[in-house]
Amino acid sequence: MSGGGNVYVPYTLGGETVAVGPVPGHHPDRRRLLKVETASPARVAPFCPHFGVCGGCAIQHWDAAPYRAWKRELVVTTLAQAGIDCDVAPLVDAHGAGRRRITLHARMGTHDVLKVGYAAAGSHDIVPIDRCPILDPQLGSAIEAAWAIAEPLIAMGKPLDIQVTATNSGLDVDVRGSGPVSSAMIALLSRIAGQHRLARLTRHGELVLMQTPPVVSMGSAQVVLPPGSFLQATVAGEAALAELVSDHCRRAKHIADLFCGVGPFALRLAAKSRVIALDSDAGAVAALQKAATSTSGLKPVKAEARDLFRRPLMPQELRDFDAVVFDPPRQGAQAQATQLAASKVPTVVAVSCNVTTFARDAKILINGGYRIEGVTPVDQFRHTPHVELVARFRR
Ligand SMILES: C[S@@+](CC[C@H](N)C(=O)[O-])C[C@H]1O[C@@H](n2cnc3c(N)ncnc32)[C@H](O)[C@@H]1O
Repeated sequence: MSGGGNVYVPYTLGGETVAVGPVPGHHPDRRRLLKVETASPARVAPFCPHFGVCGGCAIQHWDAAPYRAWKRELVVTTLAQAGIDCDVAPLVDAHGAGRRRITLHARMGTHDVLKVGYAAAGSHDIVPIDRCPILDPQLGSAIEAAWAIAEPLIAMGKPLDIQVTATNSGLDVDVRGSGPVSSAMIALLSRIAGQHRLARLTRHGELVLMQTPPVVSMGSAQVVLPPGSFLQATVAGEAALAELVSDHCRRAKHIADLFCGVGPFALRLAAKSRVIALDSDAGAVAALQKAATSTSGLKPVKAEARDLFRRPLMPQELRDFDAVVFDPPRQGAQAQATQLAASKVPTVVAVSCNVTTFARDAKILINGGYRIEGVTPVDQFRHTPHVELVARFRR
């Protein structure tokens, strides 16, 4: 760059010599790759024909070993910058069979040509998708089903988001964005759902057709998914996070699972311990409670809706627990960490999908007298910079 300074160029690797061009409409420090003049020995051929155009994957051009080392280092560096001194375990690969949930976007393109796919890299354009090699094979027919659903609905003139989840009983599809539709349209969507053998089709969470309840297994329990509630991205990711959580809580008899979602931790922890599970998503906690109640052999589970940003569990409410697990959304759990820091809970287990907010919340716990006993990074979003982690704190 003339005048010196850094420029940021996606799809390049350390040590490469590349030709770059400007990115229209972006700051001059953003450049796009035109040509790799001298490739890194760690460069590999991407396996997806949409790579580089589709915004879904940022990294398919890097050998597995340096990619894994870099991903673990993201955690090490962020914690060190926050002044947190702790062991970071090797990265756990949790891609497994691939992603079990996708959200495809449908838009009418120029000349009234329907596009169904992912957002393009660095823009709001849609890259039409006919395949996605990072998906769990159980999502195999998801893209075809999304195109079939978008075809009639796009005539309503609104962009659509089509979320498809692979469940034990088939595909669960929730469509958002079409606005009110006629009963003839509902009948047509029901026919499409039947033809594509969907377990369930909903619009904004409202039922269009259910052929069989969409069920996922969590420990020995079977959870009927509420439309749109959170679910870990891969089966292997959920299993890896839950195994670490269970291991960290193995001596606890009474556990609070905060930001519990539909219960991947609570329903496994309940094999040995009494569990209170809290989340702001009322549909998720109802599904968790129902799954717990209809599973034999579990210790008592009590699931309730509660906004933990506004009403975190207070130190006197935390008194009864031997362990507290918290797994907040990306913004972290500052209010809850502050109350935990003032509590006497002996074991706190943090699960996080954002190292920066985790570091902030971890500092609150450490300043409140907890020791951090190690962090395990978990990679369920392979081909992206996203990384999850599980950490244990003791006092
Ligand atoms: C990263 S997910 C984790 C869910 C669950 N532990 C799992 O592994 O599937 C974060 C959860 O936080 C919940 N959540 C978001 N904001 C919240 C709030 N203010 N209070 C309580 N729960 C909240 C979401 O509904 C979601 O279930």
